[in-house]
Amino acid sequence: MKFSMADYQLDGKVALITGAVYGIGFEIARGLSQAGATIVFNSSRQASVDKGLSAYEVAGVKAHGYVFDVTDEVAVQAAIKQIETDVGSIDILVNNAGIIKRIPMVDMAVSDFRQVIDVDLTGPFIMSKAVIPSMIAKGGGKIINICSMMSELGRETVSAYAAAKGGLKMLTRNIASEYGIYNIQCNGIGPGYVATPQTAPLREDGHPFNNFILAKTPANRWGQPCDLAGPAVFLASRASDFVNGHVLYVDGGILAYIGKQA
Ligand SMILES: NC(=O)c1ccc[n+]([C@@H]2O[C@H](COP(=O)([O-])OP(=O)(O)OC[C@H]3O[C@@H](n4cnc5c(N)ncnc54)[C@H](O)[C@@H]3O)[C@@H](O)[C@H]2O)c1
Ligand SMILES: O=C(O)[C@H](O)[C@@H](O)[C@H](O)[C@H](O)CO
Repeated sequence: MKFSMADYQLDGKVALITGAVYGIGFEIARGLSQAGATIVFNSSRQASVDKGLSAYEVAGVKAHGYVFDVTDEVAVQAAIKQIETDVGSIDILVNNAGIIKRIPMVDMAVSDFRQVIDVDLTGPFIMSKAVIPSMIAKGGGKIINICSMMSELGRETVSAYAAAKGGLKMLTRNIASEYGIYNIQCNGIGPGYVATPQTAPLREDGHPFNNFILAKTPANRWGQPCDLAGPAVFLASRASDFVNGHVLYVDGGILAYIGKQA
């Protein structure tokens, strides 16, 4: 076996990226598409799937959109069957759909905590469970879980999100451990602080968090959604066939940096 640049190509592969209507998921989908993959995405509402379909059309990407909620196992199983019939069985799953609730832990309702765990951790479990059997049947597959700085670090107000994303890192390692034997690679991408609607409240003009994050990031900038595309193509491709159970942090250096004295 010899390395070839063709190992990065995804021609003939079907990639499902959850929640990829905009933001990180959309740019990952665009990257996978440029590498040759056929793009499938979902959202929980028809209006947002329609919005995604228009955005892909404008971007020149042919994409197939489906309405289902990643937390609803019955709906997920039905949608995966439908996608297999319409487009083909899934070679690459990117568990991107996620939510955050920034609430001090002692003020957080258990129902809010559970909702974040449900979408950010149980959702990837349900999705992965739905695609792994066909990946085994066809001899392999790639699962990429979108983790977070909060897979490693905590901060005030994000207890549920940190618990979910820390759990997602371990789900990643467990899928790698349990299904690596079937040539399934499951890895994570841990984005740093990226300019998307999810972080819009933190980037408002004059928000102290904005300067805090710039100072914490050796690259001295917010990440852009397209910063995640190259790493996703790598982890979706044959070039990463011996990389399994890893979380690739794409954070401008945050996790490497102790910080500067004031
Ligand atoms: N923006 C950041 O700085 C950052 C950093 C690290 C990790 N992340 C993670 O990256 C992923 C994408 O983040 P983003 O910033 O682009 O987020 P976003 O909020 O901009 O987009 C998330 C997407 O998930 C969809 N979604 C939410 N719940 C869903 C459900 N139950 N079923 C189906 N779809 C659902 C939303 O409709 C939306 O399209 C998330 O998992 C997020 O936690 C984001
Ligand atoms: O409130 C927060 O601290 C942020 O929203 C983070 O959680 C990021 O979105 C991201 O996940 C970091 O990697």
